[in-house]
Amino acid sequence: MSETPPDSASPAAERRYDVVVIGSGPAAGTVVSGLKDSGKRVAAVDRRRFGGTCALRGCNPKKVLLNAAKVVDAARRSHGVMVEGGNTVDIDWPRLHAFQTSFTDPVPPSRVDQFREAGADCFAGNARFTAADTLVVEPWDVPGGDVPAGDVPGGEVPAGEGGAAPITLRFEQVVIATGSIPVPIDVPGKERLTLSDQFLDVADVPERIVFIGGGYISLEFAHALLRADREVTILEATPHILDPFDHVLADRLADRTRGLGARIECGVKLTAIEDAPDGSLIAVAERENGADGETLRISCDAVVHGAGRTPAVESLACDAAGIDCDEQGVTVTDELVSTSNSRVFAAGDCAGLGHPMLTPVAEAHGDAVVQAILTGTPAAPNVSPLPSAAFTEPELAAVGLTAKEAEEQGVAFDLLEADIGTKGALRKRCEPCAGYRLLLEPKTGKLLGAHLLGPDMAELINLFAVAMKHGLTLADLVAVPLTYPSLAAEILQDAFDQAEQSASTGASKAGLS
Ligand SMILES: Cc1cc2nc3c(=O)[nH]c(=O)nc-3n(C[C@H](O)[C@H](O)[C@H](O)COP(=O)(O)OP(=O)(O)OC[C@H]3O[C@@H](n4cnc5c(N)ncnc54)[C@H](O)[C@@H]3O)c2cc1C
Ligand SMILES: NC(=O)c1ccc[n+]([C@@H]2O[C@H](COP(=O)([O-])OP(=O)(O)OC[C@H]3O[C@@H](n4cnc5c(N)ncnc54)[C@H](O)[C@@H]3O)[C@@H](O)[C@H]2O)c1
Repeated sequence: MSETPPDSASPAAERRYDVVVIGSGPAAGTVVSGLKDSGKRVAAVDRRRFGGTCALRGCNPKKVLLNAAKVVDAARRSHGVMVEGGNTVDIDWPRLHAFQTSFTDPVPPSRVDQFREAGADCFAGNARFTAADTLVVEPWDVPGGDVPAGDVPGGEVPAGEGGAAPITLRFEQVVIATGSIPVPIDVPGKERLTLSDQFLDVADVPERIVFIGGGYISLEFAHALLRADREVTILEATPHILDPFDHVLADRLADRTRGLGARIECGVKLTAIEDAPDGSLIAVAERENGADGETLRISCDAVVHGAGRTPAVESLACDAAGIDCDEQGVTVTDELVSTSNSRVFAAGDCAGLGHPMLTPVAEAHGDAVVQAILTGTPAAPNVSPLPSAAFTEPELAAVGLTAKEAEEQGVAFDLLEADIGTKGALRKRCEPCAGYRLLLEPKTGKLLGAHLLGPDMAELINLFAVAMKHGLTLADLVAVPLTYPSLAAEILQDAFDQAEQSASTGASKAGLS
């Protein structure tokens, strides 16, 4: 319904819809596409260029940078072993940035087209609730906020469709799919922080970069920058980088990252960002619980935020619609319905279920909301098993329980693990940093968790996710004649041989830990 006339009984700038979707990222996109041909009058609102974080400021542009790192790393690793000149291969950042924008630039107009083809009206501006069934779309221009000033009104949505003047939308149902924003870091000099959005936006990157946090964003960006020969420091508050992942493999990745030239400090917290006399910056951090509270002062050209994200609900004025929110996001039932306003759903990063903030989760939430709207019967989203990966080079990938989680939950498991960097498939790639850790259910041999470190493991983990989904055992997997030589065949056969051997001898497994 792209041409919804204003309701004649309403003020001129008020429109009525069956469903208003706030956002245009993966969660919103799934909802809008899912409601195509439903006969519902649908509107979508975004305060930034249409497309959302994943396509414009997250997964996809970031992966272009990491693909360059992959190429450079393979060449450098192979230098003098398989090829000559591999050590001279380098990243040309401005060229890489131009390639990256060739993916992002087409997104906003194509997302608007896609929404309109699905029958949705598109509005540019910030959505703010004014009553239980009403919101106003207003220009969004917040200097110093998460959104660069001037991002909206945007060029893609024609004038009169929001952006220029406030417009009121009345709805039967609303889907809040507003994503997340960087968590505030409240230290002196915080205004000097560079956000990941801004970092992906610059045509060239400075020489010395400090990352706050040792999670996904910092490690992935660091792995691209290290292949561009930049000086990288990572300051992580907890004892391990990439804390939700298997700690043994994450620590190996930390060592490999240090081997590439990075300085990684764990157990330290940023306390200030200062100006240096020469115009550069100084990141100041305290070592927590350390020897008499050591202070680190690191000179750099940029301090990049990689300290986590928080649901983007502040500017919605949820109170006005009686929608409960807290630091987890919109308070919802397991079926994504607001606990305090039944015409409201939340989906994606802003839904307060404590699910990981990942694109496949946002899409699964979107699917569940579509089913609820179409059938009138809300159902929980399907987010398990949920594979995830840090797209570093080598990649760290996981699905299911870590050994630590299994121990905490009292789940019994057999652990199969190995360093595979010296074995066939990885040695052929000159990649010594590789390993796996598999958790199996005792007696049945079903997979409880899989943790992989090495090149292309973000692809391979999907095989383990499918196996977990269908309750397959290691024996089921090796019963398939897999391609050879391949990572999958080698890891599965290695693990199977270990399992057989320990079953026959009762011996403990040789491992990484
Ligand atoms: C640097 C980076 C890299 C990432 N890499 C990966 C990856 O490799 N794999 C992965 O699975 N996930 C990755 N993610 C996470 C992934 O991008 C998010 O989980 C996903 O985009 C969430 O989708 P969403 O639809 O919930 O929200 P978003 O994609 O964030 O979309 C929300 C939209 O709502 C809009 N909005 C917010 N408030 C309002 C308002 N009041 N009014 C109107 N509009 C509003 C925003 O402008 C935004 O466009 C990455 C994230 C970042 C930051
Ligand atoms: N490959 C992917 O799937 C991918 C990539 C990027 C982002 N993401 C998503 O985006 C989210 C945000 O990414 P992120 O890397 O910002 O967060 P993160 O949650 O992955 O990591 C944040 C880290 O910062 C640390 N930290 C917090 N405050 C700190 C401080 N003051 N000083 C030092 N360390 C501090 C935390 O201990 C944590 O380890 C991720 O949680 C993930 O959901 C996913």
